[in-house]
Amino acid sequence: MPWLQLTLPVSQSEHPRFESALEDAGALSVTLADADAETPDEEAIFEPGVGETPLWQQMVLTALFEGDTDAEWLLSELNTLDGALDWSRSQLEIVEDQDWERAWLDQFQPMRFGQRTWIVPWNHDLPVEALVDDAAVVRLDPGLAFGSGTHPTTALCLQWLDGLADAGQLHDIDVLDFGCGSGILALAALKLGAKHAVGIDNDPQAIIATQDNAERNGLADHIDVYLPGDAPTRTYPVVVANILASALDQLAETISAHVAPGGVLAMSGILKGQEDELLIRYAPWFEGLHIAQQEDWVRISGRRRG
Ligand SMILES: C[S@@+](CC[C@H](N)C(=O)[O-])C[C@H]1O[C@@H](n2cnc3c(N)ncnc32)[C@H](O)[C@@H]1O
Repeated sequence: MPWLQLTLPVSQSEHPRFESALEDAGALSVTLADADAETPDEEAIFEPGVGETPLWQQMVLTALFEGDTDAEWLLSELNTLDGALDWSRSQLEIVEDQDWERAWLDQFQPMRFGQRTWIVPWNHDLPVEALVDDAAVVRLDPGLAFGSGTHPTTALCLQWLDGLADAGQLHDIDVLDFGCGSGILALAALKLGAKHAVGIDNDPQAIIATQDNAERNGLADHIDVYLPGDAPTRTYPVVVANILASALDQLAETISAHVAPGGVLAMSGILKGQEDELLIRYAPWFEGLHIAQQEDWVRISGRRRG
């Protein structure tokens, strides 16, 4: 079934009024995107907090209406509902129906990280190179959670895990994935030889996605997933935390307390320029802090003091 789609640039202060009028006019969905997505900054990334709406300074708003909605009628109705707003910048077009949440899956291709870690979409054939015995292959469907492997922060963490495995430091140990999203890092650690993984996330969609992906990979018995308040208080020899710099700052004591003495931690979700503050923040607990960068993103790793 086709839809009538309206797109329009809006500012942060105006957006609630536009959204309210569109909903009153019968919009079936209203979504927002950063108008300046080419410029990486912390606002332009990742997911909003649970229950929050992303509020960039300038946004592009997209509203979908039933396909038989008359475009002229709609504009007149919107002007009646809130005539003080400038509706003249609206672009209206008929778009064909598609599975909006799944459409991107077509673009999602198998990817290799480090020596032998592979992330392969669940609906994709294994590439020939991943058919070797020591390939660590995660079949993935991120669902509504973050973590497909396409983001540099995920890539940096996967490369780190792959390197740990190469150095024999993942074999038969327990791993914590703080901010597990789709479960991609925890599952990769298991495929690389870890014995057991714990995922923690404050988004219920991430808990579901991680459990689904664990099933998909035959690893459901090797992983436990918790909301933050429910997670066991214990330490791990390997901890990975790909969350925003601000959250890494706030959670420094909690995350550090989860790393066993002599254990290792990798953190990402850090934009270039944010690393110095975090290096200082984590220095009381960690030594040998090391930085790696991919595009505009940074990973910090280090060893917990004994
Ligand atoms: C950037 S995603 C990373 C997902 C996946 N680990 C990866 O590397 O692709 C960050 C995840 O951290 C979760 N998160 C953010 N703040 C958190 C917090 N304070 N406690 C637990 N999880 C949090 C988000 O819900 C999200 O799933």
